[in-house]
Order: sequence, then C-alpha cells, then structure tokens
Amino acid sequence: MEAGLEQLAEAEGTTATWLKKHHLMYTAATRHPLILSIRDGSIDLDSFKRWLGQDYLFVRAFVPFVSSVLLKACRESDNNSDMEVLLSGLASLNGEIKWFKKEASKWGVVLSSIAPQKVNQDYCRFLESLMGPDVEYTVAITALWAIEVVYQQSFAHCLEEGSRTPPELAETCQRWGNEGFGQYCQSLQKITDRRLLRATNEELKKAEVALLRVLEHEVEFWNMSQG
Ligand SMILES: Cc1ncc(CO)c(N)n1
Repeated sequence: MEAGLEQLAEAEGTTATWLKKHHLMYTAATRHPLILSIRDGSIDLDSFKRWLGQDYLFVRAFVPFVSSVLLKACRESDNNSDMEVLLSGLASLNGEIKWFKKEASKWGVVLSSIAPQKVNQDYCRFLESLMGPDVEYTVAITALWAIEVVYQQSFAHCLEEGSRTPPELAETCQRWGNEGFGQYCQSLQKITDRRLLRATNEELKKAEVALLRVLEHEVEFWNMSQG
C-alpha cells in the first residue's frame, strides 16, 4: 500500500504532491482577493496601478535571478534542453519590460518616480539569496517555477469562462494567463520534477522550503498592492 502511494506520488511528480500538501498556501497565492476582484470586475484601479509600478521593479530584479538559473543550468544540468527553456523565459522578459513601460504610460503611472516598497524589497532580497553559486540548480529552478506558476494560475483564472474582468485589464491577464506562458510553466515544472527525482534529501528539503517562501512572498505582494 505504502509503495503504491509512493509510486503514485512519483508518477504525478514531487511538485504536484507539494502543491497538494500546501494547498492552503497555494490557494492563498493564486486566488488572492486582489485577483478575485479583477475577475469579478470590482478591482480598485489604485490597487492595480500600485501593483503595476511595484511589479515593474520586481521584474527588473527578476531578470538577474532568471539569468542566474540559466547559468546554473548550463553548468549543472543533465539535460541540454533546460538551457533552451530558460533562455526563452529570459528572452520574453525583454518584451515584458517594454510592456510595463507602455502599460504604465497608459495608466499615468510614472515608473521613474516609484520606490520599491518593503515587501517588494524583501522579495527581491529573497531572489538575491538564491543567486549565489552555493545554491543548487534544483533549489533555484523550484523557486523559478513557483514564481511563474503563481502568476500563470492567478491571471488565467481572470480569463476563465464567466469572469467579468474589465476590458482594460484583459491585456495584463493575457500576459500571464495565455497558453504559451502556461506551456512555459509546464516545461519549468517538468524540469523541476526531473531534478527533484534525483535530489538528495537535503536538497528536497531546501527546495520545498523555497516553494513555501515563494508562496508567502506572493501573498505579501498581492497584499501590498491592495494597500
Ligand atoms: C511578484 C511577481 N511574481 C511573479 C511574477 C511572474 O513573472 C511577477 N511578474 N511578479
């Protein structure tokens, strides 16, 4: 019986097992009141603008983090397609930064005058803590997958049948809720699961903690944006 359960866990992947184990935290991050307010159309536009300005700063700090994961993949990965997946993610951040600038000007948000809030600084510091050469590729890619999947799941929820997302927010939701981004997240999840299958117990522990830290930071980030 126990062996059967283990096989099941292995078949579905460690990440899926962890998301079930931590479903309350995962739901808190992917079904946050701010996301639900986008979905039902009741969103306070000041919250959206605050999110937009802070997320622009976050994404700028996210670029060196993704680069560090790419570097680890080139050095440590047992599969050379990892590099291609990570490179595509890094490349799409180029368009993302341009999009933030365009979107900010549309909403009258002046990006040059925005200072990162403490919650944002804490999250960026957490990213920095994962960038050093002492952090294993397996741990870093677990965090990267978690960061991306929270946005993918959150914004895809705002595009589902029956959602009443305001048309002026549709582009934002599309950015992370589109199918291509969903596939990128699945590729990251596959890499993560493959790595976790070969990880030591110590690495597994560190990776699970990294996942939980990401979920906590994501909840705090939504809270901050709501004001
Ligand atoms: C806070 C935050 N989490 C995740 C993403 C996805 O890249 C983002 N842009 N911002």
